[in-house]
Amino acid sequence: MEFAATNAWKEAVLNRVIFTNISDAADSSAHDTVLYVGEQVVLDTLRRKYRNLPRKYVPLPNGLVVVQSTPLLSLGVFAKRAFKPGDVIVRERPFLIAATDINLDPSADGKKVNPFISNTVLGEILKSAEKHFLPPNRDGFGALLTEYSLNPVIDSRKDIFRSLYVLCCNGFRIDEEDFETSGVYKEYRIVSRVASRINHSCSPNVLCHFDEATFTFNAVVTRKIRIGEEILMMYCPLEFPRVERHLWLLPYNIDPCRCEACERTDQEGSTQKRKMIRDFDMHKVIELSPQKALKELNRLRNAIEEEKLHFLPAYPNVLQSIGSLWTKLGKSNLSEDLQKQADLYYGIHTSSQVAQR
Ligand SMILES: C[S@@+](CC[C@H](N)C(=O)[O-])C[C@H]1O[C@@H](n2cnc3c(N)ncnc32)[C@H](O)[C@@H]1O
Repeated sequence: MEFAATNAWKEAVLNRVIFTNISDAADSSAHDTVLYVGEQVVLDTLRRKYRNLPRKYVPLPNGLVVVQSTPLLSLGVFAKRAFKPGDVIVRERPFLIAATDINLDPSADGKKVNPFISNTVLGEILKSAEKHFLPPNRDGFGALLTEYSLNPVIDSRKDIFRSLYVLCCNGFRIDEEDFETSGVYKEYRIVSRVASRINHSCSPNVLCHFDEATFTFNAVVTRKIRIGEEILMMYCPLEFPRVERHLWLLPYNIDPCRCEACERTDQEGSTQKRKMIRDFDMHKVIELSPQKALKELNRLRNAIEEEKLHFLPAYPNVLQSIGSLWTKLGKSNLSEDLQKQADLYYGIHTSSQVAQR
C-alpha cells in the first residue's frame, strides 16, 4: 500500500533516521561531539543499558586497508598488511543508521499499524536526510553509488531512489534485538565509508558486527589474510551448495557470485563438504568410541578448513572437542594448542553480534 508522502508523515519518519555527524578523520576528542539528529528512543534505550553512550572508541591506526578496484565488481577493500585471526581490520562509525521497517501510518497520526512504508517515501526521506550530513560524510555517502549499482529503473528516478539504493546495496542489516528497542522498529540498516565497500565471498575472511556501546562497525579477521588480499564478508548463509547460495545472493544484486569458492571447478566436492558441515550431528559423535569420534570430528574440521568457513560457530566447538578427546586418550600435549585456538575463535564470536547485509 502506498502512502501519500505528506510533510507531517515525512517528518515523523525522518525523526527515525539517525545520523552520526562525525567525520572519519575525527580524532578521539571529537568522539564526544557526535551529534544525533533524530531518533531518541533508540538512544534512550541504549543509554539505560550502557553508561556514557556512545562510548569513546579506539580508532584503528591509519593505512590498514585500502579501497580499490576488484575483479568481483567495481570496488572492494584490500589489506595493506598481513593479518591474523582475531585482528580487527576495520572499525568505524556509520554515518547513517536508518530504520527500514517502520510501523507507522501517517493517517493514524504517526501511531503504528502498517508494517512497511513505501520505497518512494523512504527514498525521499533519505534524500532530505542527506542535507544533515557533515560534508565529508555527504561525499562519502554520495561516492557509494557507483556505476555498478545503476540500472534503468534507478536511473530514471535517481533523485528519489539514489539514497535508498545505497541503503539497500551498501547497508548492513542490524535487527531490532541488536538495539534492544521495544516498539516500532524491526530492522535497521547502517551505512559507513569503508565497510560498505566490503564485498561478499562464500569463503569469507572477516566476520562483521556492530558494537552498540561505541556505535562502531567492526570487521574481525577469521583466517589469515595476506598483504594485498581482498577483505571479504558473508552476505548469506554459506553451508549450502553454490546453486542455493546464488538464490540467497540475488537480492544483494549478486548474479552470479564471482568469489573464489564459486569459481572453483570442483563444485561437487565443495557441495559434499558443505552439506556434511551443515548436517553434522555433534550429539551422535558423543555416543561413539573416542577413536571413531576423533575420526568424525577431524573430518568436520578438515571440511571447514578446506572450505575456508572458519567463521562458523561450529569451528571452535570442533577444535575443543578434538582437544578433549586427545586428553582422554592421554595426549594432553596435543590438546593444548587446540584449546588455545578454540578460545581465540570463541573470542571472535562473543565480540561479534553479527551484522548482515
Ligand atoms: C556492499 S557493495 C560492495 C562494494 C561494491 N563492490 C562497490 O563497488 O561499492 C555490494 C555490491 O557489490 C557487488 N558484489 C559484492 N560481492 C560480489 C561477488 N562476490 N560477486 C559479484 N558481485 C559482488 C554486487 O554488485 C553487490 O550488490
